[in-house]
Amino acid sequence: MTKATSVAAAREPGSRAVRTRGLSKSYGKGVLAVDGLDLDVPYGAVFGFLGPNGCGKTTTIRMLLGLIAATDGTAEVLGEPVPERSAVALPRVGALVEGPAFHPYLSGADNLRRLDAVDRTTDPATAEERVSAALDRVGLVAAARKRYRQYSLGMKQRLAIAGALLRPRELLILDEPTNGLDPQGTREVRSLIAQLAADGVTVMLSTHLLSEVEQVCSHVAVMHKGKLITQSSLADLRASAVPGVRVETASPEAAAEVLREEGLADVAVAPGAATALLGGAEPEKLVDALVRAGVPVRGFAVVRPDLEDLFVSLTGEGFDVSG
Ligand SMILES: Nc1ncnc2c1ncn2[C@@H]1O[C@H](COP(=O)(O)OP(=O)(O)OP(=O)(O)O)[C@@H](O)[C@H]1O
Repeated sequence: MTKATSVAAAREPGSRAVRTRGLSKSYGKGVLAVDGLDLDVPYGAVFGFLGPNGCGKTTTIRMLLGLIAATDGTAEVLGEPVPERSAVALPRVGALVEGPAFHPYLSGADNLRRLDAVDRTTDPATAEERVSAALDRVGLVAAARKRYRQYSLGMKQRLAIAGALLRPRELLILDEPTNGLDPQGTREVRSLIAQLAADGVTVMLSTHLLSEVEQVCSHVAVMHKGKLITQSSLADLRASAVPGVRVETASPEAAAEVLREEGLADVAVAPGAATALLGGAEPEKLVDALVRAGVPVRGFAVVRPDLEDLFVSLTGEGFDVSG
């Protein structure tokens, strides 16, 4: 059992890796970047902190890491109030906010040695073990002696994560970890996140990409204009999606009329189709009613909204689903 999982087993049920209540930050007058945030990151989660650029994700992360002061509210990291007990909590947290400044002409291993040497709390005699373990963790052992400038974008980001893993960590906080990476680098970093989570590390990552949340996260919190719109496990969020029906027909008005008569809500007419929320209605009976009413049905489908539909309905805005 890894250190992280053995610690996890000893935790109180319901305790949180990150917990904030009413956390707020205003930058001078008028800019309320984070507005009354109640965030609950369960231990063991890969927690996607999702929202468009400028919604307050980085500001929140910076407050959790004690890099800036909150203007209101409280925050706990690994059960410790921050910033009051940051000195106890933060050594157990690996963070990637602004990537570390690596030296282009040094190898990956030498860059990590330099980074390790800056940490005065570690024993220099065991530096090599830490550097080797961190390189191993991110799959860069074979490239350890290669110069940093020869690394691909994905390797550079994995080295940055290795830098955050020079000590054993219970929580990793990653701000937009795949931003600016090519598809290969993005895959490398996402698969590394999945491996770290499998080892028992709680991961909180900010992203503006819905696809990233769908691919790597177990939980999601959606931010919009400084406010938390929703947070939940992805499974619960998907289960909460209300299915709809879509009738493809040359007579959408007539189909809509039947759907209304059958008691369906949110009936709408589109070119060549009528849609509605399914509610408790039985699809077989709806098809029967449509046929009996003489509606020429070309297609009939029960549609479960995907996450993008859900978030658009929550925020009233589209999400960047690329990547
Ligand atoms: N130092 C600062 N001074 C004034 N305003 C700031 C400062 N930092 C951030 N802001 C503002 O606060 C709001 C939230 O910014 P923040 O960087 O937290 O958002 P974000 O969701 O992380 O977006 P991004 O991914 O673009 O960084 C934005 O309106 C931003 O312009």
